[in-house]
Amino acid sequence: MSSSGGALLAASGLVSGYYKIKVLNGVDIEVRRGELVGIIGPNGAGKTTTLRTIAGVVRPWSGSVSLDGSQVAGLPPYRIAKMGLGYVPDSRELFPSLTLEEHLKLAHSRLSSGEDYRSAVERVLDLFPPLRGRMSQRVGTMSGGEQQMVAIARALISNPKLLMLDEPSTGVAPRIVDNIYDGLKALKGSMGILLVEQNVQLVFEVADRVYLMDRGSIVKEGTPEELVKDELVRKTYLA
Ligand SMILES: Nc1ncnc2c1ncn2[C@@H]1O[C@H](COP(=O)(O)OP(=O)(O)OP(=O)(O)O)[C@@H](O)[C@H]1O
Repeated sequence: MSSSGGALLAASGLVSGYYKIKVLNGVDIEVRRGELVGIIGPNGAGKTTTLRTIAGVVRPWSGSVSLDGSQVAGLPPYRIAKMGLGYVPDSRELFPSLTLEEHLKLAHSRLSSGEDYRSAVERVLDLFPPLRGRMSQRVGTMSGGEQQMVAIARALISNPKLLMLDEPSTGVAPRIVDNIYDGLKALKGSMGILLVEQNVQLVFEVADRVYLMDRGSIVKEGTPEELVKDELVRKTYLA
């Protein structure tokens, strides 16, 4: 099912945590079609937990998550991925002994909704040129930045409606961070993107809208231009 005017992603009143410890205290997040939205906030604010809860890796205790008009809260991660969510977790979850090609083939065969494999591969390699010619390389022998590109390429091979990325610049050499962000800029507009990132400058450069999270809640929301002027954001991040 697809909704016409509504948001691509609408998470509302999300509460979740680990065991009995509550981490998210009712998080509301929206991503519109074609919009790139960032989430920033201090360590432990709940940014990763927010993405995990939307992806179904952490089960929501309450609240709702709508993806392209369908309720997905409470569904297992595989089902949510099938419905159009591409998720690149902070741990990347790659298989070191498998090649780039094997990663892409596996994800395409499980999740693709019909696009021919060869054209899907061309589409992702166009975004990340450094991966060209690396199809038969085992991913465990690649650098951290190349592995990050593989993780993103794998999430994109099924042409998701929404791409969620958790700190794609962490542990990545600056030159490769540029490659990754060039890829995201090229993708912008063609799908919804929800980006958690420690590097606030990077987020402000690329995002249409940014949420600031603290202690399990969204405490501010605005365009980068608005947030750059915000006293709290300036003090915390842009000093
Ligand atoms: N697997 C887990 N089991 C128990 N507690 C966890 C787990 N993962 C995270 N937490 C706790 O949940 C809280 C929020 O963590 P989360 O990783 O979502 O924050 P974050 O904003 O992404 O921070 P960071 O930037 O440090 O990754 C923290 O107090 C953390 O200790």
